[in-house]
Amino acid sequence: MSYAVKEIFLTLQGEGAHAGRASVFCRFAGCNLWSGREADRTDAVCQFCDTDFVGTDGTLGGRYATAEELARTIAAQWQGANDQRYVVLTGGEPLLQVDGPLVDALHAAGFEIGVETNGTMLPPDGLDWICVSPKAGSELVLRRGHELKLVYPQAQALPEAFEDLAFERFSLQPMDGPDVAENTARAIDYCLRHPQWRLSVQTHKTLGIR
Ligand SMILES: C[S@@+](CC[C@H](N)C(=O)[O-])C[C@H]1O[C@@H](n2cnc3c(N)ncnc32)[C@H](O)[C@@H]1O
Ligand SMILES: Nc1nc2[nH]cc(C(=O)O)c2c(=O)[nH]1
Ligand code: SF4
Ligand SMILES: [Mg+2]
Repeated sequence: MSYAVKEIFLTLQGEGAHAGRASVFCRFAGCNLWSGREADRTDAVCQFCDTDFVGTDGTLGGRYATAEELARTIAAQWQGANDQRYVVLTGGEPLLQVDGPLVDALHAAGFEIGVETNGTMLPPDGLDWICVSPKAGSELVLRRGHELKLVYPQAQALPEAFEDLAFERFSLQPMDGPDVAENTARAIDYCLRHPQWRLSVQTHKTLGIR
């Protein structure tokens, strides 16, 4: 199948357990929890999204006909040693498009593969770091993985609902937006009282990188 990609860029992973790690980001177009149009935001399941994932008009965006072609473009962005290649598949919702052939092509190109997903669908086999970020009002289908990264607060998605799931790492990420300062203070307080959870700040935003 072909892949609709919004943008591809080299940056530091800004969030979660791998924050600070050099990564090629591949942002897929489209999401199942929001159309991406501002006019639809208040009717969407996921209403706090900070990302433009509509269309294929970003850096190196486009429709990639094959997994090999997409993997080649991702590999061309990497600037480090070949044995440290790391790619983060995100979106939009990457699991709408990520499939076995893409996993194989990225592994063949020497990449360790991370994915950022809303957890509403099951992934193909072979992903190396699965970060699930549950959204209130959606069904959490993917209930195991490496990292559970909860945007906080969400009134209908309390941390307690996820604390017993089979993840290695539990991250609490303050919801960006008009209340980010208050949300950050509340997340800090929660992590202090519940050390299973680690604070994840969106470092790329304060650093001014993508
Ligand atoms: C844009 S999403 C794309 C991947 C996937 N659709 C998902 O939701 O996990 C990437 C990450 O940003 C987080 N995120 C989105 N909007 C945010 C916001 N306003 N504040 C904090 N994190 C946010 C998501 O929860 C997810 O962990
Ligand atoms: N630097 C950087 N780190 C990120 N971690 C998750 C992101 C995402 O949008 O999925 C993201 C992003 O957009 N930029
Ligand atoms: S699920 Fe992810 S990409 Fe989709 S609207 Fe929510 S945060 Fe944005
Ligand atoms: Mg982002």
